[in-house]
Amino acid sequence: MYLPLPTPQEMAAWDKRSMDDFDLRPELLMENASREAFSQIKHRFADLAGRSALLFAGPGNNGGDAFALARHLWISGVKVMTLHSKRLKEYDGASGYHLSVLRKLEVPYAHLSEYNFDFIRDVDIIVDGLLGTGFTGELRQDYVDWIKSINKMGEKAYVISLDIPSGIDGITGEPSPVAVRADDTVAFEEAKLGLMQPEAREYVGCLSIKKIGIPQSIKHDSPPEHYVLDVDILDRLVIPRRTMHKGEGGHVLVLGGSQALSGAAVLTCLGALRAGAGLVTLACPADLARQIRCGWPEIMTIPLGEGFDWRREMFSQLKDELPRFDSVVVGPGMGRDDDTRAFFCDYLENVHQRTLFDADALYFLAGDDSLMQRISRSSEVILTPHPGEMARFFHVSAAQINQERSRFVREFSEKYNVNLVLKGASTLISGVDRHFYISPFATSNLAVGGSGDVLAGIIGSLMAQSLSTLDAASLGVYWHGLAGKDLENTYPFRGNLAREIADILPGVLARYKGKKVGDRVFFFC
Ligand SMILES: NC(=O)C1=CN([C@@H]2O[C@H](COP(=O)(O)OP(=O)(O)OC[C@H]3O[C@@H](n4cnc5c(N)ncnc54)[C@H](O)[C@@H]3O)[C@@H](O)[C@H]2O)[C@@H](O)CC1
Ligand SMILES: [K+]
Repeated sequence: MYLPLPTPQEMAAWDKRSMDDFDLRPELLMENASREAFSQIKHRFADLAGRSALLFAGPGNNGGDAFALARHLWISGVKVMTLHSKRLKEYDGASGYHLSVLRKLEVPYAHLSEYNFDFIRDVDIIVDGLLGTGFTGELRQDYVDWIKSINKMGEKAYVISLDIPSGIDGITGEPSPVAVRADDTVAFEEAKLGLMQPEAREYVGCLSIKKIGIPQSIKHDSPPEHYVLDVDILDRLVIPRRTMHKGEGGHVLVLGGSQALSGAAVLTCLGALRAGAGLVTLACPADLARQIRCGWPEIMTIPLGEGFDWRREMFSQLKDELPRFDSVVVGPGMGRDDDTRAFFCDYLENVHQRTLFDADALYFLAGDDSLMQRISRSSEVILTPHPGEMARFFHVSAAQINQERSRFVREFSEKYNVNLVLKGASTLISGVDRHFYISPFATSNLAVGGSGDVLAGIIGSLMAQSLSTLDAASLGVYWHGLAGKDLENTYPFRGNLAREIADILPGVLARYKGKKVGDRVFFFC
């Protein structure tokens, strides 16, 4: 459901406890790590004998992983050259141990700073063991040069990064300032947080997570703060009983739409219907409701008052009806004028406990902290801002939000303690359980007007189907991401409509639910 995403510090603490409490020696963990990387290479190259490999070994344990891997490749008949970043006698501990075995085997090696890459003609395999989770700050210039050489040679060769592409920050995922562009990254024990950040995407290649023997109890006792959503989250949806009636599918109320933006509310309704809600009702100003009813027979409507505009008094028409709905989505395309705001304020006085706030509802909430106080600490409500909407809560720009997504989400959670979905590539969810969940999907096919409205409908639908709000958000974000990824196959240059995201949801679920992805986090590599 959720795979752990430790920070480098959390991972180092697990490593240390493995040693202190279980006497698991680093040499052994390093051996396991290198075997896993070796099996990934074997997976890529059917016949290794006679191939050539260039291994970059940095000064720490990541370099030690490369030394151990060099041995496995050498024994398999690969022509190996191991390049080390510091003097041989400076290697100690587990790295020193694996280096000493290499030297006894007489595997060729050279100091990186003395090696002339101009002599390299064709190399099949490049191993990036320069820097792992011990990397901090900005790269030293010599590392920048080595990484650039790897990337140049990598245009023709296969590049595998050990644990994390060198140069990627283990928390933010940013290159600092450059990073290795890998075809494969093998993360040891668990993927590190930085690997799942959008900034790291174009460097990581195909990510696999390989266990190296850290005892489960250690991870259980000191769980990380961040997790990535996994495909088995789809198992939260069970095959419906043949004899079910539509009421069991849940009834979603959508409050949204305005003359200029009626499509947003319709897309939310479609998202809710395609995600399996038994009934979806749209409540909006009467003339708008009439228009929508003509085009969309599946959407039930409650025409409020008259005309096209929201008015405060319309709420009295709705108030007594609220309990018959299983969830409410408020905001898509609603508009932002004072009358609409007044309606929204009245809604907040009587808020349905399972409410999703999106779009213009977020605009109102961000502009008035007293409104936020009314829903603060409500464990079943959820807010789904995109970076621009989130920015209004903090009086910063969307770009600033994107630079420090985790920090802003954490601050928001600490202040209001409600469930939150910060949309964008690698959408971030924070739950009232104080954990953070990252979507593994980043796809341009979701970057289309109306995509967020569909997501609001999906999550609202799942909330109406009795999932906890946090599960509804996690499953909804995953399902929506998967649909976007699937559309990438059909429309690699984009051009899909938001309604197509909604339309393919049931088919995507049928195709991917229960699918085995092994140790790969990203489905599509
Ligand atoms: N028990 C363990 O700790 C295990 C660790 N493993 C590997 O070890 C790695 C972590 O090992 P380490 O903690 O030794 O760290 P690293 O191997 O990432 O390297 C740390 C070294 O990099 C240098 N460095 C840091 N920032 C730099 C910068 N900006 N520019 C240039 N040099 C810089 C430091 O001076 C230090 O010498 C993991 O990523 C993983 O690959 C695996 O072998 C499995 C077991
Ligand atoms: K590395």
